[in-house]
Amino acid sequence: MDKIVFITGASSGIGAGCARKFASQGASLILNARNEEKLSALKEELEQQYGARVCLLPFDVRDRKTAAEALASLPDEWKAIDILINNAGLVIGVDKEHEGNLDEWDIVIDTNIKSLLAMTRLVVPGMVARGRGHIINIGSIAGDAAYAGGSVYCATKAAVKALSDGLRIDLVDTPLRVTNIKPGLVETNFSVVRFRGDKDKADNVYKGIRPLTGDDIAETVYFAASVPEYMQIAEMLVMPTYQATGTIVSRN
Ligand SMILES: NC(=O)C1=CN([C@@H]2O[C@H](COP(=O)(O)OP(=O)(O)OC[C@H]3O[C@@H](n4cnc5c(N)ncnc54)[C@H](OP(=O)(O)O)[C@@H]3O)[C@@H](O)[C@H]2O)C=CC1
Ligand SMILES: CC(=O)[C@H](N)C(=O)O
Repeated sequence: MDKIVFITGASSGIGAGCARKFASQGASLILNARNEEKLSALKEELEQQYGARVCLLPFDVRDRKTAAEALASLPDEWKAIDILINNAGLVIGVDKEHEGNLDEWDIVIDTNIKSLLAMTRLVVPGMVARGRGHIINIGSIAGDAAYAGGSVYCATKAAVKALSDGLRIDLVDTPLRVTNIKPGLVETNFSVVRFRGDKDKADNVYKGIRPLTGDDIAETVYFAASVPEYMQIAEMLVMPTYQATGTIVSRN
C-alpha cells in the first residue's frame, strides 16, 4: 500500500496495532500520541521489522494550536495524507451521570469528540483539494446504546457515529470515504485507564471471555482501507464471538 497514513493514539492498543498492520503492507506512517518514548520504540520496531517510513508527531490531540502547528510543520513529502485514523480516545471511571467528576468528563469529551473533529478539520480540506482520502474513525459498540457506568463514554461514541455519518454526507460529491469502526471488547490499556491504573479491575473486564486484540481491530481497519475505491465501508461492528451487545457477554 503506497499511502501516507496518519494515526492518532498510536502509542498503544488499537492505534499501535494499526501502525503495525499498515507498516507491514508498505504504508508510510505519521504516528501521534502524547507518550514520545512509546512512539519512538514503535518507530524503531516498524523501521527494523518492515523497513517502514515513519514520522512521529507527538502532541496532545486536545491542544488545537499545537496540533495545527505540528501538521503545518510536516515536511512536504509527508503533507499529502491519504488515510486519517482518528483513534485517540479514552474514558476515566465508571461513575453515574449524576455523580461523576465534570473535570474528568471534560477530558473524555474533549479527547473523543472535539479532538476528532479538530483533526478532521485540519486534515480533510487537503484530501478534498487532492481529490483522494479516507477518514477512519474508531467509534465503539458503546455508541449504539448506553450502559451502566458508561453514560458519558457512550455519548461520545454516539457522537463519533453522528460525526462520521455527517462527514460522509458532506463529502458525498467527492471521491473521499468515511468509515466508522465500532469495536466491542478489545483488551488494550483502555480498561487500565478507565479504572485509574487498577490492573485487577481492568483484567476483570475480560474474565471468562476471549477478547479481541488491537491487532484484530487493525485487520478490520486495514480491510476497510483496502477495498476498491468505488466501495465505501460505512460502518463495521466487530466483537468477540461470545459478545452480543455492549453488555450481553457469555463468560465461562
Ligand atoms: N479497548 C476497547 O475495548 C475499545 C476501544 N475503543 C476505542 O479505541 C480507541 C483506542 O483505544 P484502545 O487502543 O483500546 O486504548 P489504549 O488506552 O490502549 O490506547 C489509547 C491511545 O489513545 C492515546 N491518547 C489518549 N489521549 C490522548 C490525547 N489527549 N492525545 C493524543 N493521544 C491520546 C493514547 O496515547 P498516550 O497516552 O500516549 O497519549 C493511546 O495511544 C479509543 O478511541 C477507544 O475509545 C472502542 C471500542 C472498544
Ligand atoms: C471500550 C469500549 O468501547 C467497549 N466496547 C466498552 O464500552 O466496553
